Amino acid sequence: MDDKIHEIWNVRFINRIIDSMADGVFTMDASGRISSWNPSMERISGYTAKEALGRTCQLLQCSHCFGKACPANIKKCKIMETAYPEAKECHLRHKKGFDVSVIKNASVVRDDDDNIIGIVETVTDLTELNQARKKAEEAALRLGEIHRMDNIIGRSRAMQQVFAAISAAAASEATILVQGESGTGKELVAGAIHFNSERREGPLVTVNCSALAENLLESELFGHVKGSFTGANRDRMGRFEEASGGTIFLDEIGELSPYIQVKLLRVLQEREIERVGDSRKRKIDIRIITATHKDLYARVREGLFREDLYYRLKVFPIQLPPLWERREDIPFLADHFIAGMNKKTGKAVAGLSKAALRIFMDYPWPGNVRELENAIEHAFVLCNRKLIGTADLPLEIRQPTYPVHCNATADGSFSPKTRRKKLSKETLYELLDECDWNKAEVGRRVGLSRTAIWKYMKKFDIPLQKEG
Ligand SMILES: Nc1ncnc2c1ncn2[C@@H]1O[C@H](COP(=O)(O)OP(=O)(O)OP(=O)(O)O)[C@@H](O)[C@H]1O
Repeated sequence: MDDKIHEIWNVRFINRIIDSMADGVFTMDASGRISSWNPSMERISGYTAKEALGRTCQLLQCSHCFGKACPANIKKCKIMETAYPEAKECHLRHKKGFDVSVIKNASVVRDDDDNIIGIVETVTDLTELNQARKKAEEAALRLGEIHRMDNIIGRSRAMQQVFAAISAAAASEATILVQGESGTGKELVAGAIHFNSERREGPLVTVNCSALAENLLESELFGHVKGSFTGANRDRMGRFEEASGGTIFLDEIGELSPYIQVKLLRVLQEREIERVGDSRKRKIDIRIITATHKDLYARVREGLFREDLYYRLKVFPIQLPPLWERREDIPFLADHFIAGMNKKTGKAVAGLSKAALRIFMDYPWPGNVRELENAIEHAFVLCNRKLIGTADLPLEIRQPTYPVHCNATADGSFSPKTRRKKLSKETLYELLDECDWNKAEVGRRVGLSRTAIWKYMKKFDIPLQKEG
């Protein structure tokens, strides 16, 4: 290819590159007149190339420029005095009159004799970035809102003790171990401690220790250096480092392998970590909150969890009671979730019907508060009256056979086992009223046959037809 053709190719390539750039690019000649204007400049400013060419960059009415003000005469622009590209964050005025947040980058182009022959400016649109920043700020605010103490519902004595423990934990830097069955609110409590502590401005990083295999969890927590294992293509910061200045919440801590238990023990003792494949020690400033639905001490006794780690973790233990042990909280929790769902769906459900509330009070809630929250969500889909009725509730809640709690099982977990629950006379009366005394319908709602309902009615001396 001779030089001429080569030059043409270069120009074409350069033009194509400039035209396809996401950033705006424009050039000005030595007199400050716009001489080129790429498609992204059209998008960012609203001015077409035809409208911009030949004008000065005052067209953009930037909020602040490279000098204090944008001089009409380009020769007086401060950019002429700078030897290197200059970048500034500012607003430009879109053709339609609104401000666009941008980063402007400008540099002077000189010929071989050092005479200025023009200026190149690039303009990066910050709108999307700002929107993402705003969303992240809003999400952080929402997270803080969810974890406000008054969003944790509980009037029972047991929950009052939990609130006192959260306040004390938030005022300290102690390592916290939150224990309780699944769905009792362990993550909620961890968040409340963080957002009420001195570290609230810092990050809250959550890691579920049961979700990853040992080697992946190690790299997730501690990070790694490039080449430390197949697929480690670059250095990566771990979650401990990410939580610096804030709190790390390690959920399902009972699932940790012996190897990671040793590594965690070292973090607790030395407050420093080493990335996988690196021998450099890095100091970390973090607060550690852990949680488990297992009976951790049972796991220690079985030799599955290190005793020294157990004692380091439970410096400040918080035990969350299962819902069936604090039934008095059920109506308040139901009201709380109904209010939340009303807001979310625009419905105006006033509460639970008497019969539905009775079922709520009788049911043992093996899935605890999460199950109650799901039951309300389920009911909202079906409910088209003022009160949530029994028919709106999930089948397993209105069925008389359901799981009931017992204490820790052989594998050290608090898990439910099954027992049959009998229908009470009062519940049966309310159900009959709700179903216009249609026994088949009552049976369907509680998962029993019509004959079984008849038998119950006979046993309770309930007449077969509504009296009066
Ligand atoms: N006391 C409470 N007041 C209001 N909402 C609660 C309460 N306890 C739990 N919740 C809600 O119940 C759901 C489950 O809570 P969370 O995830 O904190 O439970 P968990 O104990 O961490 O469960 P798991 O062990 O399964 O991870 C969440 O939506 C949470 O907001």
